Amino acid sequence: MSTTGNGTSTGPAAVRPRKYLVTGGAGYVGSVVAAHLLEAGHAVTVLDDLSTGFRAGVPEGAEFIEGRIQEAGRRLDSSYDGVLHFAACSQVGESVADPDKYWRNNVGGTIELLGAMRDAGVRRLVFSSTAATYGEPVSELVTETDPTAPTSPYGATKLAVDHMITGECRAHGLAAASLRYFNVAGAHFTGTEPGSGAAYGERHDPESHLIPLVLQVALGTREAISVYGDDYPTPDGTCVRDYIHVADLADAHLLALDAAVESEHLICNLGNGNGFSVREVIETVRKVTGHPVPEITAPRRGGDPAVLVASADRARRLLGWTPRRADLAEIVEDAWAFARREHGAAGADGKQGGTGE
Ligand SMILES: NC(=O)c1ccc[n+]([C@@H]2O[C@H](COP(=O)([O-])OP(=O)(O)OC[C@H]3O[C@@H](n4cnc5c(N)ncnc54)[C@H](O)[C@@H]3O)[C@@H](O)[C@H]2O)c1
Ligand SMILES: O=c1ccn([C@@H]2O[C@H](COP(=O)(O)OP(=O)(O)O[C@H]3O[C@H](CO)[C@@H](O)[C@H](O)[C@H]3O)[C@@H](O)[C@H]2O)c(=O)[nH]1
Repeated sequence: MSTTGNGTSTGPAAVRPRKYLVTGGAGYVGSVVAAHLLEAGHAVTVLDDLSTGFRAGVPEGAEFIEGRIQEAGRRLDSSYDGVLHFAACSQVGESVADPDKYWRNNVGGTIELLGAMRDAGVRRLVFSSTAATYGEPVSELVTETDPTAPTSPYGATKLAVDHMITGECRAHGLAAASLRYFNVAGAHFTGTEPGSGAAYGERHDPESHLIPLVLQVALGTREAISVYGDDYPTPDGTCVRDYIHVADLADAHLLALDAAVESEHLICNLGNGNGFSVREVIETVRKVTGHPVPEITAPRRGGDPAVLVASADRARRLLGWTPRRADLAEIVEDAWAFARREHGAAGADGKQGGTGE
């Protein structure tokens, strides 16, 4: 909805339908953003090798190409208006054990993708960067000008790609935005009622993220949640993170596509600026699900900073972004609705997947 200077609404702004390539669009965040692009009237092609994604996660209405970003040269042509690049290996622990896999896929794959975009004359890019590029934070609220000192190969590969994109913008006029997500959670439903319509959410296998793991306890598929360390210098001793609803994240991607300017690389944090401890998250899951959720205190997990909370002032200012689902309970409610639908679907046909429609 656009608004005139005196605050009078002038109705929805006319949006020219565009055509986008979404790499990694069968995965969690990519599928939600692809669904938002389709809902906004754009044409979407998903390029995904299904290494961690699911065919059923690709939204209806999107063209699907099963393939690797390393072969993007065979897929891209000048009919595309831009690329949203989610495809990556993204497990911090795995990256420590197998860094080579991360450099090859995340950096090697993106070199090929950037070359393919240049050859095809596709000059607009939005890239999934991460809070992991910062490493141990030096500020209470992390800003984009803070030092970047990743503590894992995963974060290092994402930072390397950010640097590559900056070079591509300067040398070849690419218009690009890197969005540094903090902790993504929640799910997106296409229906008009809460939790209705097609559903796009998190189903990593194996799952490593806190909220879906706690929800597995509430579903009865996991006995207890391990709390990785309760001796951190935080109010309750457990790590504090900034949880952002995946649908708010998707809104920022659509805004970033429009905000990107030729030859410039915009880098923006995406978070709510509110920190919640691991124990606060577990307590919220108890309230939302009504399940007692037993917890076990476990040793610290290597590489976890005590506190990681975003300043997203830049995204608010430069993208005009306003998160609309900042309440942790609302984020957990949507993740819970998705988890129950997935669990029901898996129970019914014995396998995971599907949009749960
Ligand atoms: N989920 C989070 O909390 C989070 C936080 C910060 C950044 N990110 C970044 O956001 C992006 C999406 O994360 P996600 O949680 O949706 O992960 P995901 O694993 O669900 O999705 C990644 C997708 O990329 C595909 N893929 C991987 N390598 C590919 C290749 N070479 N060619 C084609 N497809 C390939 C996978 O099959 C998968 O569908 C990633 O780049 C990740 O690093 C995620
Ligand atoms: O079973 C579990 C799982 C997690 N945690 C803790 O919960 C917090 C959140 O962990 P997790 O959900 O795994 O997210 P992060 O490790 O914070 O990493 C996510 O958020 C980062 C940005 O903040 C991104 O860079 C990463 O890609 C993304 O995985 C951390 O303190 C973990 O130690 C537990 O205590 N028990």
